[in-house]
Amino acid sequence: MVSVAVTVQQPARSAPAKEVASCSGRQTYHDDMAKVLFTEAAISNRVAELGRQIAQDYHGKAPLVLGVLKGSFMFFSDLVRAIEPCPRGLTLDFIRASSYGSGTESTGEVKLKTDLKREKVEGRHVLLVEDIVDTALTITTVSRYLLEECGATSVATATLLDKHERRKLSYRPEYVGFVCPNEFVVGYGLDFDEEYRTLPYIGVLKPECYSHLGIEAPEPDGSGDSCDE
Ligand SMILES: O=P(O)(O)OC[C@H]1O[C@H](OP(=O)(O)OP(=O)(O)O)[C@H](O)[C@@H]1O
Ligand code: HPA
Repeated sequence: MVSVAVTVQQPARSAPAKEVASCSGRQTYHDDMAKVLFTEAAISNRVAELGRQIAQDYHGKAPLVLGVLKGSFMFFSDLVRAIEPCPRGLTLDFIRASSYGSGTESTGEVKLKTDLKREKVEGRHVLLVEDIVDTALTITTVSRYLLEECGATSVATATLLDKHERRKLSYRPEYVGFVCPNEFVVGYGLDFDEEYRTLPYIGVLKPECYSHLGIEAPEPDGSGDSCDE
């Protein structure tokens, strides 16, 4: 019998309890939706198509499929099962990248956390899996890291959503589920202040759902910074 002792370090002072049901009167995440942009069925069909295409393109290439956490977790798990027939030598790993904090605009600083060793990446064809490419700061940072620091042979990206109107850097993902309108979206892995990730569809929040953080609802269309493309 092996016994394992786990010590959980408590914070010195307990954090204030998070307000529950921040949009008054609404009890579930579904109630906070102003509209659904991409339904569960539409996502499922599109993921199946992308999986088949990726299986063909990576046949014989033993790809490393790398999920960019946290937002990609749901798309990643559906997509890798849809890569059929699965190329031999395909392996999986993850990298953590964050830049949005609790807001709806990128801070401009992409923080990477990874325990990926160079020897796992060197000489490999890497397929990055993202939930969304928006300004493209995140995907550009991760791609450069893999090519320049880890010696990947190639890096391509499969993203469920491409919000190309908001680009700050020029970037064209190889595999795109849907073009996303210029609106802040949640669900299917995507969050606002860590909430809504578990919704099985992609939607837009009611404006009042932003007020508890003291921020205004993001303006759709035309409000993004200009693009350097
Ligand atoms: O193209 P960009 O403007 O860089 O935005 C895209 C990135 O933003 C989100 O990550 P976030 O920083 O919110 O972290 P998360 O994945 O943990 O939600 C999303 O998952 C992408 O990684
Ligand atoms: O529209 C978005 N929603 C959630 N996270 C995001 N990260 C970039 N764009 C978005």
